[in-house]
Amino acid sequence: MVDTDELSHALTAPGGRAMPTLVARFGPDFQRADGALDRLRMRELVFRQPSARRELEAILHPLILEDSLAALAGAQGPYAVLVVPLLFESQAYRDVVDRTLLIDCDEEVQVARVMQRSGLSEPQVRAIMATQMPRGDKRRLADDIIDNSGSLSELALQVEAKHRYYLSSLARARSQ
Ligand SMILES: CC(C)(COP(=O)(O)OP(=O)(O)OC[C@H]1O[C@@H](n2cnc3c(N)ncnc32)[C@H](O)[C@@H]1O)[C@@H](O)C(=O)NCCC(=O)NCCS
Ligand SMILES: Nc1ncnc2c1ncn2[C@@H]1O[C@H](COP(=O)(O)OP(=O)(O)OP(=O)(O)O)[C@@H](O)[C@H]1O
Repeated sequence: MVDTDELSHALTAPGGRAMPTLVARFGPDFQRADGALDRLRMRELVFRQPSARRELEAILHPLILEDSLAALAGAQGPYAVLVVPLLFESQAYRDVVDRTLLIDCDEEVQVARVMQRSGLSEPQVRAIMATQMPRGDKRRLADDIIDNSGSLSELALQVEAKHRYYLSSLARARSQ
């Protein structure tokens, strides 16, 4: 399992590979005393100012892609899962993955969960979601969908079913 969000955090941690470029572009106020990115300050800037978001992405996304490819090259197991929050918005992963799986839920549930996780207000969460591809478009683009509107145990059942489906698809492809 390779999670691009984790890679993004590592790039912006103390001593992270993206920090010199981010400080050069956005200034030392965006770096905390320990050397990490000031995520709160950056979040407030980029979800208010689209040009700043695009500049942040232009610095981080190529590094995230590079680190993803390196991690995938070392991945073990019958198949690898690459977790990409902006998979459908970005063209970069098109040739990297064989199939796409959307973890989906209705927007009201999504807003409530993100508010609970982050402590952000509803308008803040909706402003972030407005920068992302609409749910219906992602549903159309995805090869597979897991419905995560229900409980965590309902989610686990669907994950197991998809895992079995991927394993049997791989076994079928190998025997042909
Ligand atoms: C702006 C940053 C510093 C805010 O960090 P913070 O820890 O406060 O929030 P977090 O990362 O949990 O994101 C908050 C919410 O915004 C969403 N989000 C994050 N980056 C983006 C983006 N570029 N476009 C749209 N939505 C985004 C996340 O899915 C999440 O729901 C951080 O999100 C970031 O570095 N973003 C740019 C890198 C990126 O594109 N990451 C997402 C894919 S790996
Ligand atoms: N089925 C569920 N029941 C209850 N809470 C859930 C369920 N699925 C996810 N959550 C919670 O919702 C929040 C968002 O989930 P998660 O961080 O996995 O989503 P994500 O798609 O990675 O979000 P983002 O792209 O915003 O980082 C987390 O706090 C998680 O614990």
